[in-house]
Amino acid sequence: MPSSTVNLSSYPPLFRPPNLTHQAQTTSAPSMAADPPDLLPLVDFQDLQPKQLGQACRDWGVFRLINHGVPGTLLSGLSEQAMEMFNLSFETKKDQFTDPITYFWSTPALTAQSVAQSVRNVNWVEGFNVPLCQLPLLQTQHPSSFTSFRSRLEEYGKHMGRLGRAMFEAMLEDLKLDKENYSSYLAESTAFIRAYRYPQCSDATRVSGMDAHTDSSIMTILSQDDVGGLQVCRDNCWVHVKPVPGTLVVNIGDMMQAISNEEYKSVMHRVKANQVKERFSICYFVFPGEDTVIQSSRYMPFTYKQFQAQVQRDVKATGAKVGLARFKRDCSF
Ligand SMILES: O=C(O)CCC(=O)C(=O)O
Ligand SMILES: [Fe+2]
Repeated sequence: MPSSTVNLSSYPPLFRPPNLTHQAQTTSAPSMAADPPDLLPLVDFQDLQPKQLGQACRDWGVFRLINHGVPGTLLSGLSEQAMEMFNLSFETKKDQFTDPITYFWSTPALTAQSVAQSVRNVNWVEGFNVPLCQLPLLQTQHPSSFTSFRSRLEEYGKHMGRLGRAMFEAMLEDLKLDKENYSSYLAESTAFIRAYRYPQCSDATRVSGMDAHTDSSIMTILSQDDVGGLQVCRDNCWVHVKPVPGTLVVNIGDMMQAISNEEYKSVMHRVKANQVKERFSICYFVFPGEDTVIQSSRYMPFTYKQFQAQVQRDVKATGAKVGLARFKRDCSF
């Protein structure tokens, strides 16, 4: 990847401190060979074994996926195009991407004003949110570079759907849950993609790229560049998820923790801000149908719609997601 100059007009104003080094280092990270490997479990998609997959979901709630069949050209093409979109001016992104593809920066749930008032809560990230089922309907009111971005996103979304479905079925098999009854828990129509840029940050020790959280999804499939910064929580320690070219990282979300009756772990994770490099990642999230009732012995029956509404209420009231704890049968709230 060539070295490039940061286009400051593409950064949200809050991310443009005067002391920011204008030369972003987007050259390759130092060789990974000298670094100790992380211990993230490895899952081979071409040899998907429900038991082994289940073990990774129980022990870690996250694993690295290899032999996934997503063409390398699609992965690199999509990330190059995402970089181009992020390089549009902040004003263009803000004004032209409203619905259904939305542009956001920092924490989507917070308004720009509340973000400005509490800089400590700022997530040093901007993103495009892409609901996959609405992609084909999209008119071309967007910049022309968007057209090929859109078609690559559609292709990528199909691959993610294929991977998500197959892994979900293998998880059901591992959990000994009936495929007929549970297959509707995964609703591909709910899936969305988020493309992220984590701008370089001159004060990377004071802010987060993304604060520690669990995902609300059934599962999340992540493609990250070579910069690094993603960390997952394991036995109360943060483990750095090393970027490994050509692989994907899959993590279990809250809905799968509930569906599995807490056998699988919705893993806590975060992204560190980086002082000298921008980082790009692309995340696919998939959920149960809004009105599908999730039944399990540890949680009260609930729908994803109810869960999401509760998350919104909690974030508004306290600034943080409470999540599944709200729906435990022995909930103390
Ligand atoms: O960018 C990443 O590596 C992770 C993003 C993430 O955790 C999220 O979108 O929920
Ligand atoms: Fe996440």
